[in-house]
Amino acid sequence: MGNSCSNHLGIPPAKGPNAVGCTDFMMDHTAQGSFFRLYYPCQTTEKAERPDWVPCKEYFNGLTDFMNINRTLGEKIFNYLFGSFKIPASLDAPFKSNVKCPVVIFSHGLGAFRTLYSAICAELASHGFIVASVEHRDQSASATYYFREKTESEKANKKNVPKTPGSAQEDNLVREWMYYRGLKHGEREFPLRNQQVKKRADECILALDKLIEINSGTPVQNVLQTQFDWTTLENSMDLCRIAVMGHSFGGATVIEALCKEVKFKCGVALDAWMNPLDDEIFPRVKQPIFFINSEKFQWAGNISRMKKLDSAVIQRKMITIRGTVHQSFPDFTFLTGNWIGKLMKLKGEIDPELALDLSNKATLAFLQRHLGLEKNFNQWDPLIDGQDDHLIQGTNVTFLQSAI
Ligand SMILES: CCN(CC)CCN(C[C@]12C[C@](c3ccc(C(F)(F)F)cc3)(C1)C2)C(=O)Cn1c(SCc2ccc(F)cc2)nc(=O)c2c1C=CC2
Repeated sequence: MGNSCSNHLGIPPAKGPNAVGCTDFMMDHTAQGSFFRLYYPCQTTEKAERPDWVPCKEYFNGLTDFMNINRTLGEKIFNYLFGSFKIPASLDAPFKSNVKCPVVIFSHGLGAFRTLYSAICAELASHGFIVASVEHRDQSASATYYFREKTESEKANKKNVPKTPGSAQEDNLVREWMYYRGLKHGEREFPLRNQQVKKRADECILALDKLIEINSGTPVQNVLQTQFDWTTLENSMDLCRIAVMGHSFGGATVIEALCKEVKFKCGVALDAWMNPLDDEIFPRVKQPIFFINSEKFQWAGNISRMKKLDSAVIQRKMITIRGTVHQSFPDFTFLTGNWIGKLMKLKGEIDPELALDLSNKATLAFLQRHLGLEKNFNQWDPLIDGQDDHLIQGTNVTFLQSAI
């Protein structure tokens, strides 16, 4: 019997009618520029390769730092456990849609980075969305990179090794890595996280502005050498149908981004972590919000912050998926066997694919309702109100009378 446990693991393929393409975009060499992974409906091409789930080892280094585990040990474990996984999408496949696509900007959680939510982003793309999964440079990502010019000595001591194809533009550039910044000893959390959530929202807005520019047909620079033809995205996006979505810290980023940018017509916050937000912005958010929570992560203080966004006139919905944990939303939940996954809190009691399927369908129904899509996602409307055996309407968190 072959090593069966290794081949059933992997990020589940998207379920929608479109094949999914995936490519990377970095607007300029600086840490202030926009950096995101794009998922989009593509032409079916069997020859296309699948992108690596974790693009380079520095991301695993960052993850070990974030998890406070020894780097050499951690890097080996992560490489061994997760080094070979591919994303269920075709790298740089030609864009294909004969209709304008609605747009979603996705914001990752603390210690994550742009590639770790591919099951969610690819699923949306398979249903006709263009999804930009932002990589934040606020030092909340486990790792991210940008570029700097080579110094004279670096240029000099570079033996004239043959150039690798397509790296021409990066030739006199060196990757500069930015790793996760933990709290310093005695540092108060709120000021840092509040500053970060504001930068994260600005990065979501900048990513949207770049997509709008690309959609207009203006030639846009991509400093990454990819085989994707960005001009094919001219006039591909429905700029009246734009949403913002995110997990945990990325859920807080959803609220901040909605407050700052009215182009975002609604938001979907997956297991939002509300700490980084100023309460005073809540009355200023005017768009519909959908809170999709795990059963284990939430607590009274966090839920009561979400409830401050309740409104009689703006649709605010909340559901909780039974048997889920915080990590039921990122891709890791699919990438280990059951007992390791439960041990490392990457899996809850519920089957991970069922959990994410419920989350994705409820998301699609909410997006159809508030972006005015003419699809059949309204078939999943009951999920928005928690009408399913595996869902709870609202929250499972109990409120002690005094805590209210
Ligand atoms: C001890 C470290 N300590 C750091 C402050 C707490 C670490 N932690 C719990 C973790 C992330 C965990 C994780 C990842 C990945 C494996 C792996 F083995 F599968 F790789 C295992 C175990 C470790 C579960 C969280 O921070 C939870 N969390 C997250 S987790 C987002 C994430 C991060 C890395 C990923 F690879 C995938 C997803 N995003 C947030 O926005 C917020 C929180 C908490 C509040 C706000």
